[in-house]
Amino acid sequence: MDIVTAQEMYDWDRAAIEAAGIDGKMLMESAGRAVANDMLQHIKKQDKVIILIGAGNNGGDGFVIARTLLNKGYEVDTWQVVPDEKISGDAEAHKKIFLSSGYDVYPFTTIEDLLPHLKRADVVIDAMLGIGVKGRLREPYASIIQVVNDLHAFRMSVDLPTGVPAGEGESVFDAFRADYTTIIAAPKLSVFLQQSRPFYGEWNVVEIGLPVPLLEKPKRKLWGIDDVKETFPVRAADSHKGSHGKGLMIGGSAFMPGSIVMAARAALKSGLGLLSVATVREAIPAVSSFVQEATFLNVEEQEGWIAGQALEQASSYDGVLVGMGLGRRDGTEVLLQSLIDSVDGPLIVDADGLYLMKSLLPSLKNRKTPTILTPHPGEFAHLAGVSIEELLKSPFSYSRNFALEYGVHLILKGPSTIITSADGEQRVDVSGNAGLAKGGSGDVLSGILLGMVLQTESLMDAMSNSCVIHGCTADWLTQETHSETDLLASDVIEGLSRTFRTLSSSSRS
Ligand SMILES: NC(=O)C1=CN([C@@H]2O[C@H](COP(=O)(O)OP(=O)(O)OC[C@H]3O[C@@H](n4cnc5c(N)ncnc54)[C@H](OP(=O)(O)O)[C@@H]3O)[C@@H](O)[C@H]2O)[C@@H](O)CC1
Ligand SMILES: Nc1ncnc2c1ncn2[C@@H]1O[C@H](COP(=O)(O)OP(=O)(O)O)[C@@H](O)[C@H]1O
Ligand SMILES: [K+]
Repeated sequence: MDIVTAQEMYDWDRAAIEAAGIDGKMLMESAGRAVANDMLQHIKKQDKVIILIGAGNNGGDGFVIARTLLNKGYEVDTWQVVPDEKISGDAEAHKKIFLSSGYDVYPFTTIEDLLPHLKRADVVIDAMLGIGVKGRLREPYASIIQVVNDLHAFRMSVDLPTGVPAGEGESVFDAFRADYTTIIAAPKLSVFLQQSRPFYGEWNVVEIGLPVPLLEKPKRKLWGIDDVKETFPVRAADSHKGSHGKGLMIGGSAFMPGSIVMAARAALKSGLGLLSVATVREAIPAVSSFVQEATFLNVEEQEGWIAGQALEQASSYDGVLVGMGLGRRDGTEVLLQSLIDSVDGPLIVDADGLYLMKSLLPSLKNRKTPTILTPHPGEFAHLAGVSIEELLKSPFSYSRNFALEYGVHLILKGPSTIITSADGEQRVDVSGNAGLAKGGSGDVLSGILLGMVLQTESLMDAMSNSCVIHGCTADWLTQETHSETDLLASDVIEGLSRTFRTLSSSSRS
């Protein structure tokens, strides 16, 4: 499913009207009806519904929604929160149809006048402003929102909660706090941003009859388990271990052997054919007792940490993952630089490897094979030289600019994980839950990633599938056997069995 900016949505609107000849009023009719039918799943026949109508086309949708609900026998009061002269174009046409159908509109006068009505409502539908909002809310929207957000009524928004910007970059705004939002045609960027996500509540996207072949596709989409099912590699019956990738993992230390254990087990559970683990001698017995299937390379150490010499053998593997438990000692950059220069398959850099990568970024531009960086926001802010707050305001832009500048593939992790390819294409994964907000989750993800990257033809599919497999496994576990409190990263590794069983039974053959 595509993810759009406000401008891209307006371009789609124009394609529908100008290129396909769909009348604007017709589009508004089908949008309003689709939204009303979707919202009905949350409205009971005996509910008292208030719908708030604003000045633009979002308000126009509101007139269609109100008429649809009233025609079906629901009890709906329709309040227009702006003066008549503000209602124009298609919205005005639908207001006329609404009135001519025998329904009434209440004019907003003061907040004191509206308040008693709001207090009696079971459901409040916000059709005030949508993608056309600019800057901080003016009156009367600001006061209405302040009052409505304190009510006990169930709050629903049309397309986006009034006041929430459709795009990135703004972190300070007042907005309608919806329990549920019915999104028109495609989710907007703000659905996935830390500052705006909570205002949407639960959400769903409805189709409104746009002319699909004429719509310019944005280079940005939502990726979910159904996409994974369609792109998951088939394990050929006549394959051998070499067909499924020969991977090397470098990390761990006397103090952090667990991180490499988790990454290694996750990679093997993800179908990797052969795995070698390079770590300090002291950690090998502990790690190997948990990972019997791997072979081991002993690397030079200094006081229990990987010392950082170049690792000649790295070039003989199909792909290399480095970083978990590596430590942040001066000198370890030498190891990273040697990997950048010599690994001729994909090089995945995670955790401490990312911290050390900062001074080496320019040399990534010379790599002939893919580099994949998997930072959480703290690590990415460090790499990009911005504050975490600034980064989280505009994570799509920062990711894209960084990926293009250094020619790297980027997985920016979080509740909405943004995956960006070196040519700027983006995918978003929203699977997973707060049970993953624990040390070790990232190690499991990077293990899955090494496994998938070495077995999947398309690197973008491998990256996005890994994130969804990781998140969906956590979701299934917390729905069926665990809680978000007790879920451990190692439980997620065990849970992969269930996920992969589902995927291999549905994969193409
Ligand atoms: N494919 C599509 O595109 C389709 C779109 N559709 C629907 O249309 C919606 C977009 O409609 P839209 O463009 O009319 O914008 P919308 O959000 O209703 O508001 C514009 C009004 O807001 C006002 N205003 C702005 N900022 C403000 C502020 N801070 N404080 C106060 N007022 C402020 C602004 O006033 P102005 O600044 O111009 O005086 C103007 O009057 C979209 O979300 C979807 O629901 C569907 O019907 C069909 C297909
Ligand atoms: N609240 C959350 N909802 C969904 N996924 C989450 C949440 N918190 C963390 N995750 C996921 O868990 C992983 C955490 O990675 P990271 O921060 O590197 O952890 P660590 O380094 O501690 O192992 C990422 O895949 C991230 O997307
Ligand atoms: K709205």
